[in-house]
Amino acid sequence: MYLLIPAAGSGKRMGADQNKLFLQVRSQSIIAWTLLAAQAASSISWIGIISQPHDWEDFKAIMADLKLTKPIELIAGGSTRQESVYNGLQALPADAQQVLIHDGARCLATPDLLNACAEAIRHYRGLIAAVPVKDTIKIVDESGIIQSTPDRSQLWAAQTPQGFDVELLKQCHAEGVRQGWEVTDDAALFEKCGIEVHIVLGEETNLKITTPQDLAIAEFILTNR
Ligand SMILES: Nc1ccn([C@@H]2O[C@H](COP(=O)(O)OP(=O)(O)OP(=O)(O)O)[C@@H](O)[C@H]2O)c(=O)n1
Ligand SMILES: C[C@](O)(CO)[C@H](O)COP(=O)(O)O
Repeated sequence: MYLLIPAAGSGKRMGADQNKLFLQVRSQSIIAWTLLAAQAASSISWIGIISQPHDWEDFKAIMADLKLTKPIELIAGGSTRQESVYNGLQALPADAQQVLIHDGARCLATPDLLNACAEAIRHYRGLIAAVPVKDTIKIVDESGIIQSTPDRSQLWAAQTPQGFDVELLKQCHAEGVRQGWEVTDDAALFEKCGIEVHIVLGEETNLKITTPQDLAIAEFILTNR
């Protein structure tokens, strides 16, 4: 299975002065943890790291340090996650029929979850890892007044890995560019194009490292794993 890792963000919400994926959790960078999971997942045979060229020397140093044995390529990222994945899709080897996309910032996803998604995408055209929402969610207007309370039984929190038929995902991204759609994950492009996306049960611990608090939680999870 081909794996694309979007890793070209700037980490504004983390407030760091570098790509947050180079921040350390338990003596390894965030991206190192993500790459170790990809290395350990038996289904993954090729890895593309989508990243900003000014970060490439740092990525190469981390890759060398980890002694990864799988083929791995650096691909130039864009100014949004959506653009980065678009670039990643263009850089996939010509024989890639299916792809998993997994955020570099979701460094706690287990090899088992990557393998489960790789297996499931053999049966579907699109899927995402997701977990049922535990909180009661409110729809709130601009003045801070609650408008409604959606039925929680239908709410799932989207994670990555997300898996797709490559040709269909390329078409959905191209349609997104034509229509000017701005989305935060690839499943949303499938949804907008009217193509089914299935759920694979994700992992409660598969958080995205977004804010400094997430670093502390990740440290706790890895220490107790
Ligand atoms: N132009 C971008 C923006 C984001 N990403 C990647 O998409 C994943 C999820 O994005 P997010 O957590 O929002 O990362 P950042 O964009 O770095 O953070 P922020 O939104 O706080 O700036 C991350 O692995 C990030 O590196 C990317 O490849 N290209
Ligand atoms: C793709 C994603 O990880 C699914 O949860 C997420 O959408 C990434 O972007 P976000 O803007 O940080 O939600």
